[in-house]
Amino acid sequence: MRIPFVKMHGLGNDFIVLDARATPLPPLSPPSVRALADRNEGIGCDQVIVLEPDADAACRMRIYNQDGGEVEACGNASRAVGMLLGEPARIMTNSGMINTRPDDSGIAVDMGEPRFEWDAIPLAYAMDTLAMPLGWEELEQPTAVNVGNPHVVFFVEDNDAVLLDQIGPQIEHDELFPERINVNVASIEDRSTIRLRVWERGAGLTRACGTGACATAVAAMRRGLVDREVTVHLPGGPLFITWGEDNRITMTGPATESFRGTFEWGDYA
Ligand SMILES: N[C@@H](CCC[C@H](N)C(=O)O)C(=O)O
Repeated sequence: MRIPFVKMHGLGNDFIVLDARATPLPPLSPPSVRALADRNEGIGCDQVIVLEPDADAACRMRIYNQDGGEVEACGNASRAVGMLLGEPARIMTNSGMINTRPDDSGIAVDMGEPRFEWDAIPLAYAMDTLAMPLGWEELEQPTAVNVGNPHVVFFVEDNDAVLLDQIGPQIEHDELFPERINVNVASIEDRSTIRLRVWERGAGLTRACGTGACATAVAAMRRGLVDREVTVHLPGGPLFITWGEDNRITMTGPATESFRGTFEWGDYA
C-alpha cells in the first residue's frame, strides 16, 4: 500500500504530514515513526503529523516526536497544517482546540492560554524566583510553562554560549519531569526582542520550536522583561508572539511546503 505524504517545515522545524481524513491509516507504532523520521534511512523529520477527521474541527492533528512518542502540541506544525487547510480553521489537538488563519506574514495561530504550573513539577520549582536545586551548570531560576506541552525556560546573558546539546538532554530526562520536558534557553535583546534556542523533548536541537517561542515569550512577559508583543529569533528565523489581555497567546510566522511523495507502508510498518 502506497501512502502519500507532504514534507513541510516551519522555520526549519520539519514534518512529514500524513492525511488520514478521508482514508484511515493503519496505527502508527513508535518504531514506524522512528523509521519514517530517520534522516539517513527514512524520509527524515523532527515530527510526524497525522491528520484525522474530527466532528468539531477541520481535522484532528496528532503529533509524534522523532523518538516515536505522541505529544500534545506543536506550534510550527500548527502553522504548516493551517497552511495546508488554507482557510481560517479550527484544529483539534491532544491539548485542545486551536485556531489558525492566513496572515500577511504567514499563518497566525491562537495557541490558547498558558499555565505556569502543572502536576509534573512541584509548584515550588515553578516559581520563577527560586533556583532549581540541581547542578545544571549556569542555568538557574527557571520558569515552568505549559502551552499545551511542557516547557522550562531559562534566561541567560548569552544563549549561544550554553552547551544545549549537553545540558538539554540532562534536563529533559531529569526525574523532576516524569513526562520529560522541552528546554528553552533565551536571551533578552530589548523589550520587544528575544533570542531563543530549544532542546526539544523527543527531537533534540531543532531550528525552531513554536511552542517554545510562546512559552519563552510569556515567561519573559510575566517577569516584566519584555512587552506583550515580541519577536522571538530562533536559529531558523523569527516568530511574532503576542499575549493578549484575554490571556491568549497568538503566534504568527511562516510555513513552507518542501515536497510531496509517497512511501510503501510495508517498509515502515
Ligand atoms: N516543534 C514543536 C514542538 C514539538 C513537540 C515537542 N517536542 C514536545 O515533545 O512537546 C513546536 O514547534 O512547537
